[in-house]
Amino acid sequence: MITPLPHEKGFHVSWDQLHRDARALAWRLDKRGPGADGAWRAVVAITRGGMAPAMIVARELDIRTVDTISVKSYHAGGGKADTQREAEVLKSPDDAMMGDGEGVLIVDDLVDTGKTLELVRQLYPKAHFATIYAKPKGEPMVDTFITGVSQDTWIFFPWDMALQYVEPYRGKD
Ligand SMILES: O=P(O)(O)OC[C@H]1O[C@H](OP(=O)(O)OP(=O)(O)O)[C@H](O)[C@@H]1O
Ligand SMILES: O=c1[nH]c(=O)c2nc[nH]c2[nH]1
Ligand SMILES: [Mg+2]
Repeated sequence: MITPLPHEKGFHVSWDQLHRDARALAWRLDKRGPGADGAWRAVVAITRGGMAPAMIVARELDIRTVDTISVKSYHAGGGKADTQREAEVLKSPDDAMMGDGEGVLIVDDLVDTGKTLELVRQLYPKAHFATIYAKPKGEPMVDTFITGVSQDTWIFFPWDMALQYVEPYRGKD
């Protein structure tokens, strides 16, 4: 996992915003599958961040075959920011269902460096890769996304946040 600390900007996404953006992603993908009717065979979520977006996409497009792939990414040189990022599959989706990925929508919350999608693409080269958000480095790895953000932006997702009290701007002396 990359840490939010070196990032210049923060982009805070509410549940409501995430729901709207995931719906927009689904509508963009509707009838874009490879078959004559444009339907998709299955949705695969890249856990864990892709699970909520994938559920919303599957619901909008009425897709009942849903599976997951778990990818863990880490810094090969022991967590230092300047080392190479590597990714590893911890859990695969059903092999017979996946094939080479044709007709399968693989969904994640975002693409950042592109390492996660690069690995999954090698495994399922004919799948369609969709994310809600995309940073420039990762854009070549994704087929469809909704919102682009700059590389120095950290996206804060609703499952990582909580409402909390803040002091008024003009505090008591
Ligand atoms: O394009 P990349 O640089 O590979 O980064 C993008 C990935 O990083 C985050 O997942 P993370 O590995 O932190 O795990 P999580 O989904 O379980 O939070 C995010 O959900 C993407 O899957
Ligand atoms: O919550 C997150 N926000 C991000 O911007 C990001 N990039 C990689 N992994 C990420 N996780
Ligand atoms: Mg993830």
